[in-house]
Amino acid sequence: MRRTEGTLEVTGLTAGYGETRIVEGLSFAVPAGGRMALLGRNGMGKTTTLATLVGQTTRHAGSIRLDGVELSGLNSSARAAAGLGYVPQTRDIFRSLTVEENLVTGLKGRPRSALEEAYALFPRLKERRGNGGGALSGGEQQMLSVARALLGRPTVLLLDEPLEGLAPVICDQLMQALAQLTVTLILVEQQVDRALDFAQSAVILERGQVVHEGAAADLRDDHALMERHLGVALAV
Ligand SMILES: Nc1ncnc2c1ncn2[C@@H]1O[C@H](COP(=O)(O)OP(=O)(O)OP(=O)(O)O)[C@@H](O)[C@H]1O
Repeated sequence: MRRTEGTLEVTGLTAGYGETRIVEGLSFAVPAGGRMALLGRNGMGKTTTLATLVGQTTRHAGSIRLDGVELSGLNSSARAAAGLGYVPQTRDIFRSLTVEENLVTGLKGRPRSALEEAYALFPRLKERRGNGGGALSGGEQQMLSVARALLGRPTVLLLDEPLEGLAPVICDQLMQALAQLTVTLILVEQQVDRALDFAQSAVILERGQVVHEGAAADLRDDHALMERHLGVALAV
């Protein structure tokens, strides 16, 4: 079924930390239910871009529209209520709470029965429901962080390097679960091959500016472009 919610349009976005501008004039769009890979070498502004979308940086200019609604004047919680979900690089979980207690904090007023959605997506979390967040493996923490964000029923989910530090087999499991989702997704990822296999479109940032936007498959085939902006060339 084609989704009708979750169209994100970013235009001329300039933001940073206080007076320091890190991203400059960013423009890109993701259709409802689409998946975009946001790529770039270290320090190019990917995390800052996601943090700006959710209202955690200083915005100097530009517009962020979700289904035609302007978000840039709203605070972070209002943006979350409008449909933006965020899984930061730090994995946003409470280490002293159990898995289930962590999930409950993501319910945002929904009935407890909604927890079954999280357990259906990640059966491993059901097995570990009584364990403390701090006792989980890196992969389980990432699953918990994603599941908690999804319980808020976002229409757009922003994921910052979800595969970082995870074993290849766990990366496979996580990507398979993410591929089942119908929400709009923006994926920041250093594993360029996995990101381009997963996404339909790709944006490359260099020093806080968009230097390439196009179909993920086209970028995958353009070895010179990949080499120039990402320093990698993927196997054919
Ligand atoms: N809180 C902050 N205050 C000031 N500058 C910051 C802050 N966070 C990041 N920066 C700077 O912003 C620039 C972009 O960083 P950012 O984390 O957005 O890049 P990135 O592309 O996500 O990199 P990485 O792949 O290493 O996570 C860097 O020069 C960084 O030092």
